[in-house]
Amino acid sequence: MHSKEQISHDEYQKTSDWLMSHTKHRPIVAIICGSGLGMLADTLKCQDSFDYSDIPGFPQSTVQGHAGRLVFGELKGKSCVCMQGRFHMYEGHSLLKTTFPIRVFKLMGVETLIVTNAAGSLADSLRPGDIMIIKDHINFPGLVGLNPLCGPNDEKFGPRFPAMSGCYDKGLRSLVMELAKQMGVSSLVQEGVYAMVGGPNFETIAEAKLLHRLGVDAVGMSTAPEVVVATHCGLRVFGLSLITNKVVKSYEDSESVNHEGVLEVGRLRSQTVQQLVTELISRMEINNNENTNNVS
Ligand SMILES: O=P(O)(O)O[C@H]1O[C@H](CO)[C@@H](O)[C@H]1O
Ligand SMILES: Nc1nc2[nH]cnc2c(=O)[nH]1
Repeated sequence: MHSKEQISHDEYQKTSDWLMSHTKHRPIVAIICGSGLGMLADTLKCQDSFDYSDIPGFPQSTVQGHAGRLVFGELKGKSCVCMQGRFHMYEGHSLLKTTFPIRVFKLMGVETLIVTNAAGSLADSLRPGDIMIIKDHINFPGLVGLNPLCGPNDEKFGPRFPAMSGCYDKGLRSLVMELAKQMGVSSLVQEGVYAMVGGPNFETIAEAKLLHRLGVDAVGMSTAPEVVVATHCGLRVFGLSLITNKVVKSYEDSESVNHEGVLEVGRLRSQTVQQLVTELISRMEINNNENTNNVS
């Protein structure tokens, strides 16, 4: 990212302070809903919700299937905040704006980030409707310098050169595998590698073949920048992709993907994704049960 844009620590703090003064909740878990997965917020009890347009400093959602609302609430005794709608680079947001909420969450006292997305599968073993636990990612925009951490480093958030080798928490990944077994849905769930591409167009066949050869299991247009920023500031991360379509890899194949189809699979699998995320939040250990951030 070669833009001169910077967001000061104060700006993140102002948004965090505004939110903390408008809700009684003190979230320790943040959830980002992928395309068509906005219903993840429905399970939160005692909700306080805010349209992004009312939150100082927040960008706006422009994509169908991303409502643009921040919902606070309780889930299984844990205080959570849920983004019903994320920001994508292809919408024209800078990567700093795309990832703005993550640092706000950190300042609010969040410890764990759960990212979800809709993705196309490259792996033959992943069918539409399957759930892929993200074990690692390839951040294609990041590899060529489109990285939200480019620019001056704010040491208050994290180091100049953060490690990314363990960015998807191993303990949470095994916990969700175990939960999937207990829920009787383990045939739908497997681990894999997610790749972020810039979008907004879906892949050409040559691009799909390339991604497949590189070992990518599922591809989408989000998530990696959020995870990079979350890892930089010390959040624990769990990620899952709902496989909404197969990426066409053959010139003989006449199928093609569209966003409505992506949203439809989200609706069909919403309950299973919701149950897995609810159980994960219920069962995950947390470091600091007492989020004592003061209301300012
Ligand atoms: O990654 P999420 O936001 O779930 O959305 C995915 O679905 C959209 C394409 O249908 C793209 O935005 C892609 O990234
Ligand atoms: N790039 C990309 N993003 C997606 N999001 C949902 N499906 C897809 C896909 O096939 N490709």
